[in-house]
Amino acid sequence: MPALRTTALIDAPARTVAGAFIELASKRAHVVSVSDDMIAAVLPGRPFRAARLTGKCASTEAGTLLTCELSWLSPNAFVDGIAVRRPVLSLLGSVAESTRARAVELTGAPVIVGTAIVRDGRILAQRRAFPAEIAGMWELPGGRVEPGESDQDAVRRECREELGVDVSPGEAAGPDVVLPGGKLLRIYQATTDGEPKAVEHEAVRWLSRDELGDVDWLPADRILLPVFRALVDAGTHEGT
Ligand SMILES: Nc1nc2c([nH]c(=O)n2[C@H]2C[C@H](O)[C@@H](COP(=O)(O)OP(=O)(O)OP(=O)(O)O)O2)c(=O)[nH]1
Repeated sequence: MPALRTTALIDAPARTVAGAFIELASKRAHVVSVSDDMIAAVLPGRPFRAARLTGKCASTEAGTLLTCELSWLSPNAFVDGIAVRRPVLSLLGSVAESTRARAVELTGAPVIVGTAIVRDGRILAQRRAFPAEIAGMWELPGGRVEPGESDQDAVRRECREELGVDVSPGEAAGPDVVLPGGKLLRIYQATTDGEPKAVEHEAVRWLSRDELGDVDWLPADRILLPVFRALVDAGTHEGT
């Protein structure tokens, strides 16, 4: 499978660069279809099937190193790799530049914290009671970081308000997910000795790895399901 990649150094945290890339790759699907057109224009009549666009982020002292890769299926990898090199690299350059601009724009955007509490191989989710548009859908406990408050303080406050328990926040997990309106959903791991209850929500539920797909998650949380799965797996292994 031929693949071409490009890199860019971006002055924004890796989790925000990852969030900007996910937004670009999912909402602006034309980025990938432009590459279809480009490849088709260069290779008329070839039965190629494009295209997989992936992005990887690594934190370095100089900033976040973003690697964008486009791979596609081709009957003649070597010839196609040469023929489409220029248009594909130009496409990847524009993806990297759009990601950079969006990540810089999003740095410092208001943050909604979500709290991943994992216990005995299960993650705690809650069902929203309001507003009407999203009532009945599932999310992680959390809410808006208030001015002057740290993300961790917001995790402690929201969990006390929503679940009636004290939690100890840990590391952030996964990418920032861009919410409609440009706020960022950022997940933190946390532990608690208390028994969480639904104070402001309709219900709380501990979901095992296999049950993660059973509930109607908010769209942003759906993007994060692989992260929730990894956290449940890590929690399961810790406890064994
Ligand atoms: N808490 C939380 N909010 C989420 C998640 N996923 C997601 O899209 N959201 C959205 C839903 C809401 O539009 C927004 C958070 O609103 P909220 O009502 O919980 O926040 P809040 O407690 O600070 O309330 P408010 O005073 O700002 O209305 O983020 C999630 O996993 N947890």
